[in-house]
Amino acid sequence: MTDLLTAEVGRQGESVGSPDAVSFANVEYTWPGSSPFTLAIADFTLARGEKLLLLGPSGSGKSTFLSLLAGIVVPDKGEIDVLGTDMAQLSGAARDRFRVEHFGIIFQMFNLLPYGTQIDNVLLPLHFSRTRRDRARAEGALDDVAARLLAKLGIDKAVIATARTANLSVGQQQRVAAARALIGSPQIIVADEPTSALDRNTEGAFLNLLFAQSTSAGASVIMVSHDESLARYFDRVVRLDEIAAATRGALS
Ligand SMILES: Nc1ncnc2c1ncn2[C@@H]1O[C@H](COP(=O)(O)OP(=O)(O)OP(=O)(O)O)[C@@H](O)[C@H]1O
Repeated sequence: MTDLLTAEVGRQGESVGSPDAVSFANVEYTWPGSSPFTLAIADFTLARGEKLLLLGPSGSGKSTFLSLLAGIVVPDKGEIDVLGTDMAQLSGAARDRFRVEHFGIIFQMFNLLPYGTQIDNVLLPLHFSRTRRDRARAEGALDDVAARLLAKLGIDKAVIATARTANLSVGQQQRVAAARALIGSPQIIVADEPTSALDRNTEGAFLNLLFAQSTSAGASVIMVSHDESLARYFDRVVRLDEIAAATRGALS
């Protein structure tokens, strides 16, 4: 129901009508090289507002899948539709703009700026996306919005005010990375094994905080992992080998 409502109301800069945030149709992509790796996905959808866990063993193509979904690479065949836009129709520069407008990405290694403050790190996407900057500004002064988001994700106010990003624990870095993905309410949150360095309790607490924020923003979340025990936190679990064929070797 929430998905349908979100689809009908829509948001600034976004096509309305489809209940899906992302759809793949007959997609095929090959990494070039002496031992080319090909990922073929006949059919995949991510609904608006859905929290989806994509499972697969190491080397099965999970990061390749996310690179396709976020338009970092474009398919050799087939179509990827994101929020009503055919990604292959955009130029490389337009895809980069589209990504920062509509995606919040939490990388496996977090990719934080060590010499920036936590607030600097959280505000980074707003330098590249006017839509997200305007949405964040609607909630107050940007530094305050970033600090509130960090606090909601479980970083102590004293730590926000004083600790250098380079000195944060892994769990704290993960929360800064999540706040950076969520600020300005992008429609799709992508996370590439962001909990792999955490213990079980911290992992569950982090996912609950992340989902509280993504749900209140109406965002879809897709997270890739090889850890099946995370399934209970998600609306749906998809195994990559059930939706994709991965092959290695010379192209036909
Ligand atoms: N940037 C790249 N350039 C060339 N080939 C690549 C690149 N990234 C991935 N590949 C190829 O795709 C295969 C699948 O890698 P991918 O990172 O998508 O798997 P994964 O399931 O995310 O693995 P892991 O869980 O270990 O991160 C690799 O074995 C490699 O052959």
